[in-house]
Amino acid sequence: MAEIALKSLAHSYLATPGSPEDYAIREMTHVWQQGGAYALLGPSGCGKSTLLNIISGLLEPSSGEVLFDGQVVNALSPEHRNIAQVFQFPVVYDTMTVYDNLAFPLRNVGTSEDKVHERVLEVADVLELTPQLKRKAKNLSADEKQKVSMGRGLVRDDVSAILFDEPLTVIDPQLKWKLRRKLKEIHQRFNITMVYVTHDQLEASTFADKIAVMYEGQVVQFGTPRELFERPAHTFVGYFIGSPGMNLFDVRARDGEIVAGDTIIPLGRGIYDAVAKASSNNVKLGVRPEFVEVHVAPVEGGIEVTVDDIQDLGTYSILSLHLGDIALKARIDEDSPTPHNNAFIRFPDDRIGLYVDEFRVEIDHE
Ligand SMILES: Nc1ncnc2c1ncn2[C@@H]1O[C@H](COP(=O)(O)OP(=O)(O)OP(=O)(O)O)[C@@H](O)[C@H]1O
Repeated sequence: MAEIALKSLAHSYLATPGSPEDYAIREMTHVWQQGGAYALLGPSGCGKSTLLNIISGLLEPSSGEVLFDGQVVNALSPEHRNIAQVFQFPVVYDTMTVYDNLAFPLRNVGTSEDKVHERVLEVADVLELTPQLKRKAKNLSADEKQKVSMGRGLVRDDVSAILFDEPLTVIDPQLKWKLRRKLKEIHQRFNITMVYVTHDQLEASTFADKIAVMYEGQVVQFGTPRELFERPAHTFVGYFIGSPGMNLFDVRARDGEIVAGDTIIPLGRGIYDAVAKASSNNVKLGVRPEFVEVHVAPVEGGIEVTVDDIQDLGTYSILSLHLGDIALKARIDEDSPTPHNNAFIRFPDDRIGLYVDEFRVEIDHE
């Protein structure tokens, strides 16, 4: 088991990279602590698999260092890094039984048969594979094969870390939820550093204590699911986390007021000052649909908006609103009054995020 540190790491698949866009991993320094359950979350193409393959040693980074417990491992082969990796699609030996598939990684490192037996039974039990132990892997369903594949990753308790690359892609939705809980249980039981790659926020937050959100080859935020929701450090995190994502719109300071398009947004002095002194023209306010206050009648400080659509989702509704040219979403509980053609909204100061050049800027609320 190990702490995994990435020091000034960068990677480009091009021979002579020039601009930042040429890098699949832009220079980053990041630490995965020993024993943590982490997710690496981001959209397709943001660099998740590249990063995982650099950690496991399948790929050599263009620059920077990978350290396990403080030791540089760049020169070590994947076998010598002692990392278990579970891929998107099952990696099993079809002609072997499930038992022998699970035993393989242990026998490979010369584990005694007593210990092999004990671990295989333990892992089979957790993954509910005991009834299949004697079956040949080729006779299993896709779900079962992937469970065997995961079991092969979990069977050794002496690995530095286990890396999961979208391991539940081929798994039936019903079983997905159950397996995520299982993985969490296994993590708690064995205390192994686990990094779980996914593009699915639900998958990330049910598995991980802390999530690294990746965007264009960078980790733009590393935090708990709650931190990502309440204080997104980057507009991408605001947009990507939450359903629907955060409302983000351009604002500027004009004659002592904050304006969005031509509409004055009534907010506190602290936010105005921060907008007025922003070092760029790229200034956005961010507010989650959950925190938009919706009124059916005029209220002090309320901004009139048009209501385009109401999506009734049972215990809550999502409103699609228009403030001038700006499209917004708001979430209201089932027992709140539902507006019709128009509504009056307010943004609570303490729920507003200010983003300059896409990164969050702290506001001094007075
Ligand atoms: N072998 C390769 N050669 C050249 N470019 C590559 C190679 N592998 C990945 N890339 C590029 O590097 C970037 C990051 O890809 P990567 O596969 O790491 O992203 P990802 O977040 O894992 O995406 P996905 O979820 O689709 O696998 C992408 O622009 C991709 O096209």
